[in-house]
Amino acid sequence: MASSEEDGSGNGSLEEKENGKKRSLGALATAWLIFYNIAMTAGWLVLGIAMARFYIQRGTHRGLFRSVQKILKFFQTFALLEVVHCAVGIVHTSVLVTGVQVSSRIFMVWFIAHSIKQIQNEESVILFLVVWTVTEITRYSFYTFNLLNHLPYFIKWARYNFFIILYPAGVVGELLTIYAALPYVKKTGMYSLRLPNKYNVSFDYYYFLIIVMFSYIPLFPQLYLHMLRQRRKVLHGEVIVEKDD
Ligand SMILES: CCCCCCCCCCCCC[C@@H](O)CC(=O)SCCNC(=O)CCNC(=O)[C@H](O)C(C)(C)COP(=O)(O)OP(=O)(O)OC[C@H]1O[C@@H](n2cnc3c(N)ncnc32)[C@H](O)[C@@H]1OP(=O)(O)O
Repeated sequence: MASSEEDGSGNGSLEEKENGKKRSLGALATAWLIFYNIAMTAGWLVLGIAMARFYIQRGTHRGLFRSVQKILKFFQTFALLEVVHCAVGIVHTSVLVTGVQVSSRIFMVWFIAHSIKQIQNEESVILFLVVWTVTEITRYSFYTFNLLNHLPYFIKWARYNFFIILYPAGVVGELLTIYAALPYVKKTGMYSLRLPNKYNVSFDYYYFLIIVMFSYIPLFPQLYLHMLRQRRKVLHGEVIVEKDD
């Protein structure tokens, strides 16, 4: 298989810098990241296969979330380590960008899909599940092959092109799911705190969800633009100076 180094797309001096960066990462950190990325690729692959098998055997998406939720919860929660990787500096990317991405996913898994059983069979849940799965198989295999210095060009291409469609599709799936959850949250008053209470504070999960939905408007474009910048850097060799967090 052609690697990025072999496909002629590389730039000599840039490549030397990249190799230097990998060397300076340290053997232990590199070994850990290889293990982590292989485990995550395998986890999302298992999830993808489980979803495909479920759909082929049952011919419906109803019950799919319930059947794959354990694998999803485990591997999506494990992704919290990505924020740790950035914070300790073994991965050169923004803690803020990674934090927003990971926390929004954790929120969708635990505080929406897990907590509100009535929405688990919504088509929008399947939409974001499929989109996340394709994204993560591509992304983690990209990191793994990259760390091993044998990156097939089609994986690099997929990593920096699929998101153009998948990111908005995932956002649509997530927003429609939160929207579907609103009536249940309003009816049950779940996770809400009404006055009077001994803490003398009130919290309304229903309005919190509406705020979360609106927060996609400023936050999502920043993640998307970040990925477009990464795309220009990696696929077209543009040198981009990013501001620190
Ligand atoms: C509490 C309530 C919270 C509510 C919040 C509401 C927020 C709402 C807005 C959020 C919307 C999110 C929607 C989203 O969930 C929808 C989807 O995800 S749909 C699926 C499509 N998504 C994607 O394609 C994006 C996937 N995500 C990412 O790519 C990353 O998470 C992101 C942080 C966005 C970008 O990644 P990164 O900055 O790391 O870019 P690169 O991949 O190019 O990597 C940069 C360098 O870091 C090295 N790296 C990164 N991770 C690793 C790793 N695990 N192992 C090894 N190396 C790693 C990478 O190699 C690069 O290094 P270098 O530049 O040196 O080559």
